[in-house]
Amino acid sequence: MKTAQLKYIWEVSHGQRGCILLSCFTGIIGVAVSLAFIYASKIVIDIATDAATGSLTHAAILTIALLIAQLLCSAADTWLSARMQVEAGNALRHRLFSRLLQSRWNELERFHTGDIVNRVEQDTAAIVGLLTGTIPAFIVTVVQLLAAFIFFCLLDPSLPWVVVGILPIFLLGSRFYMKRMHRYTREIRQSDSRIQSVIQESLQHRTVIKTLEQGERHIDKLDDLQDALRSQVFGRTRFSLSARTLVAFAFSGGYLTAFLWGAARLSTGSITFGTMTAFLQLVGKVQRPALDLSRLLPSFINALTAVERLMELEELPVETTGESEFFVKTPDLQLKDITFSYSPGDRPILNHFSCNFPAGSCTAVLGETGAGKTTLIRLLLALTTPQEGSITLMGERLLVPTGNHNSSSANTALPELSTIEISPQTRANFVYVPQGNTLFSGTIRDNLLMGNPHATATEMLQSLRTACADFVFSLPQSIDTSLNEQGGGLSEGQAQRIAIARALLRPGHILLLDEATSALDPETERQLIKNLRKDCTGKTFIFITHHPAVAEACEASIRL
Ligand SMILES: Nc1ncnc2c1ncn2[C@@H]1O[C@H](COP(=O)(O)OP(=O)(O)OP(=O)(O)O)[C@@H](O)[C@H]1O
Repeated sequence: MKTAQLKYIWEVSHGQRGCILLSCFTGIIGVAVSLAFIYASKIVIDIATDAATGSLTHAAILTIALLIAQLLCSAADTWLSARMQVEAGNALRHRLFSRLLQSRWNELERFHTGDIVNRVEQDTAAIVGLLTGTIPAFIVTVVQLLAAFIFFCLLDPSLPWVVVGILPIFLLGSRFYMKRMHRYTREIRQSDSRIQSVIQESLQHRTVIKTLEQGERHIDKLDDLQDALRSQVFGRTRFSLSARTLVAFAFSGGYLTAFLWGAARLSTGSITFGTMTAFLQLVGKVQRPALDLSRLLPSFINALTAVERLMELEELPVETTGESEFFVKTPDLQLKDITFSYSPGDRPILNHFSCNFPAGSCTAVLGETGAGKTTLIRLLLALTTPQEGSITLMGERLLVPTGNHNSSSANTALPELSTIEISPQTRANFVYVPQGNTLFSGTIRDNLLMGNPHATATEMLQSLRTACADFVFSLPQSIDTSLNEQGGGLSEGQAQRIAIARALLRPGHILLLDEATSALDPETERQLIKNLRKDCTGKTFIFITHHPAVAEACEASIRL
């Protein structure tokens, strides 16, 4: 196992280490109690067979007390384990989810969302299982084995050395086993991710699949992937079962040897009947944990594979964080000599491109499809960075904490004249309406509040009016109407207008509208642009459009 993986496990165990220790502690107490139970039952038998003297009642009471203690330890362990599972799971998902949302926009594109969801769910569960189940169980089992071994030595010092003799063979075998199981597990987890990706993508695009009449093909695709998964799982199970059967066989042989050895010594009178019973119980105590260990190994390997997969996600570069750089008045926006391509060596989408968007201007960005209009917006929003050139904002700036641009905090900070480069911290200055349907499930109000969590009812009403989305008020539940995924329940044009209203609640002064009116009829589109110009005076508008009517409403245009 690599140090990085161990470090990761150590890191994610933060907050649970106390509980893990407590769980090990109750487990070890449980082992001690169970061994004491064996000893007490030996005394009971020895007294009953007159091999020893003493009170049979006292010995029996001690045995019952130890049995109750064993049950209490087991109950404590179950409670601790359930508590750790939910807490460790929540903490790990929180950590991953924040990391994913903070990662750079283009980095996450390398992964399919189905694969990401699969990792966040399944791999998290595997690591939680390691922390809350496998690690404590491993420690307790090892302690149990050691204790039973010492007890054995006390009863008869000759037999345990057989165990020491086979230990090197066992260690060598387990190394080979770990390597092979790790390969199997990684392949299985990849297949699992692929299956989730197909299901997720197919459900997301179910309308397309239906209309293209490709349902059967997608089901076949899933079946193929599932067949591959099945043969991988069968392969792993075959291998793991053979290894476990070998271990079980070795231990059954051990049990039989111990039994015959004990019987021989009992017949010569060198041990008592009580010692013989204790001896056999002890062999059972060694046999079970040894089999438990062989069962723990696959979950250990599963968790290690999960760690590798989650580390791949966590290693994604994150965006810079810091104080938000907010301009109180509309700033000038300037692009100077920008060259950008998505990957090094690819054809540049923008090549030595320069342009200005003065404060309060209204510009249409035109160009044939694939020309780079959306890319330009991504650069302005610092979702990606140009290889050459600079994008700057110039004007009166406020220094306020990230995400805190409501009017009260804006009033407390002092503005200063400055020119700054575009970065994730300058995003607060932009109001962006992306292409397509970008609504979330929830009510219309929930969607609007995403634009500004502090928006008042009047502000929401105003933004809906500006966006020509008054239709909301004629819905039976008005602004509290529930929407399905991606605004399901609304038409494309209605969803677009709510998305515009949501964006308008943002405090920024530069509006970026990426084909935001593409689904509207010409009359509504004209009215919406008119409203925007009237209600957002002094703001800068950048319309990305293929519609001549939008371009005509702008004072300037840029063709890419
Ligand atoms: N995430 C990406 N990774 C790699 N290349 C991309 C990515 N997004 C877009 N491209 C490429 O960049 C070019 C410009 O794409 P962009 O989306 O900016 O065009 P557009 O002008 O907005 O097109 P449209 O009018 O069709 O929306 C295209 O050739 C496209 O293949």
